[in-house]
Amino acid sequence: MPLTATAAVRMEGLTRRFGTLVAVDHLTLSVPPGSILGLLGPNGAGKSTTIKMLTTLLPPTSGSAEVAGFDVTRRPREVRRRIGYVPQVLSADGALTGYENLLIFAKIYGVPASERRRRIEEALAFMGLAEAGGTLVRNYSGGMIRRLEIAQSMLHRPAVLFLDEPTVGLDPVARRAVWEHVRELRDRLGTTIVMTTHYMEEADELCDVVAIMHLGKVAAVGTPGELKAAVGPQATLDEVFVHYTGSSIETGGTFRDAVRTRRTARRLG
Ligand SMILES: Nc1ncnc2c1ncn2[C@@H]1O[C@H](COP(=O)(O)OP(=O)(O)OP(=O)(O)O)[C@@H](O)[C@H]1O
Repeated sequence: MPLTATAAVRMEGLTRRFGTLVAVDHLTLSVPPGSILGLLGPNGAGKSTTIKMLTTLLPPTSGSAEVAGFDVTRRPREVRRRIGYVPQVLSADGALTGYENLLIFAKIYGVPASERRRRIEEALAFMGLAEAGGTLVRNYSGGMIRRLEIAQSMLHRPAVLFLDEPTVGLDPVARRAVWEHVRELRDRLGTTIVMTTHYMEEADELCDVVAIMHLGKVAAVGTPGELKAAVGPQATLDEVFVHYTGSSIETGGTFRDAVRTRRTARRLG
């Protein structure tokens, strides 16, 4: 159910340590319902750790977070029931068709048997995969797999959807198709979306609000327009990033992308 009066996601001093490393350092952020928040930062900035805490996969060391109105530490089951999550590494089963992949998730999410076919067909159509439902996923492109996974994560109509680097390793055309479908999900169903990215263009084009993360902290937060205007009349989001963090986001990204893409290709055969 879409939330109206309250924030869909609220973080208050949210912190996670691994030994002496502070991976996420006192994050305080609030996401209005029906908006797309982008956590933007290079590898190691703390984006995935933040998502893991918000999706109840990892307990915070201190601070608190609420998702869809429930505290992630005290009411994790209530949170899980109301969220969808698409992890960074592609996880669809290449040996099954798109439809079969969705069927597994429909069962896991407890979609009633009488509704499964309709919900699955609707989700496939929503993500532009109506024609591909009967095809083995190992024959899908990377962009199609990503869209299938998003379809999978929305079968139970989550209030908040978490996407961890949704277009990593995709070519520009496939990336754009994912953006279009994510936007549609928000526009038509009112889903609140929290996503991580280290692509400037993605943050700029898709996100309503961008939080620039650097070494576990939020260095700046605002709409892409506000962030750019604060740095200079002609500033790009790249320049905004350098301005607030003192370094370029591109550093170190490319090799990791290649490894991830290759790992995915191997998994799907
Ligand atoms: N389970 C863990 N144990 C120890 N250190 C960890 C663990 N998970 C993450 N870290 C460290 O926490 C920091 C933040 O990692 P995180 O994965 O959240 O960054 P990120 O911004 O999502 O980058 P990436 O895109 O590489 O996932 C990194 O220094 C990482 O090495």
